[in-house]
Amino acid sequence: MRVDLQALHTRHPAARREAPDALADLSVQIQTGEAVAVIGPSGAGKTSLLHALACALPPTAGQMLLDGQDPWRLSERARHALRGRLCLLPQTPPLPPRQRVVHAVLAGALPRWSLLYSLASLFYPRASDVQAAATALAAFDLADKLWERVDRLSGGERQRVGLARALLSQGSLWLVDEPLSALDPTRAQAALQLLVNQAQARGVTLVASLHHVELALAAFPRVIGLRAGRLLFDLPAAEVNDARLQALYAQHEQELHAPLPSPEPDPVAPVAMTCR
Ligand SMILES: Nc1ncnc2c1ncn2[C@@H]1O[C@H](COP(=O)(O)OP(=O)(O)OP(=O)(O)O)[C@@H](O)[C@H]1O
Repeated sequence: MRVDLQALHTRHPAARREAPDALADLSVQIQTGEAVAVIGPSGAGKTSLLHALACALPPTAGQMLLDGQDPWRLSERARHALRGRLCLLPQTPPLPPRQRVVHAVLAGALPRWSLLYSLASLFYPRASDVQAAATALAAFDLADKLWERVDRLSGGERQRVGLARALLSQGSLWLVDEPLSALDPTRAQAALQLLVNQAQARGVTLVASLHHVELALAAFPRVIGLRAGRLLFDLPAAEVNDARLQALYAQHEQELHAPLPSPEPDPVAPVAMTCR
């Protein structure tokens, strides 16, 4: 999917009147099949950009075109159909705790399934769908968790289940919000590279917000730097030098060098207590 932002402004409905726009005067073009990382300090507007692209946050000025169409000029029905071509992966995947992992992953296919098929799949999932979920999980090193309950996974495992959903979706624009916050460094790098490779192989446009700058520069060919809702740079990763990063993270230097979390802890095992 092709993305064209023209002097886009947006703000959150609940924002205080005096608060600045979450995104201001943002002009960016992304071609079909491109992979772009969005970096910037906390509050820069990374999540707001993903929500704007997901048609969840309307522009207050300027314009957004997806494959040449302005979603906000479409009928409700046509906009809904367009949303079905988008895959938004939030930082904390909304996974019902008692759900089985297989169903959590198959949720990635819901936009292309009928209501009846979706309901039937909850009770009698087709062998081919289960196989597709298993393949997606295996790609994220979670093959053995297919029938596990979501609340028995570690935070990092849950985050990888959320990412595996993308592989089931037939969306042509993947919007991934900080996919690495609960992953240890080795898994973070592998998961990110997998997303980039899969998006490229499918001709999907990928936009990912990332806190970890080094990983963003290593995995993505193009990097956008946002600060206070405005575009500070939009460059090939090789041209994002120290000076640009210092300017982007001025007064937020600790975020520039933030380490990834230590290895994922195992889910807490139930504690057996005995009373005498
Ligand atoms: N639900 C909301 N209601 C009101 N204002 C919001 C809301 N969400 C974000 N904002 C404001 O929009 C601006 C951009 O926030 P956003 O969450 O997009 O930044 P971010 O770069 O993703 O930050 P982080 O790295 O901390 O996740 C901030 O000023 C923030 O306070």
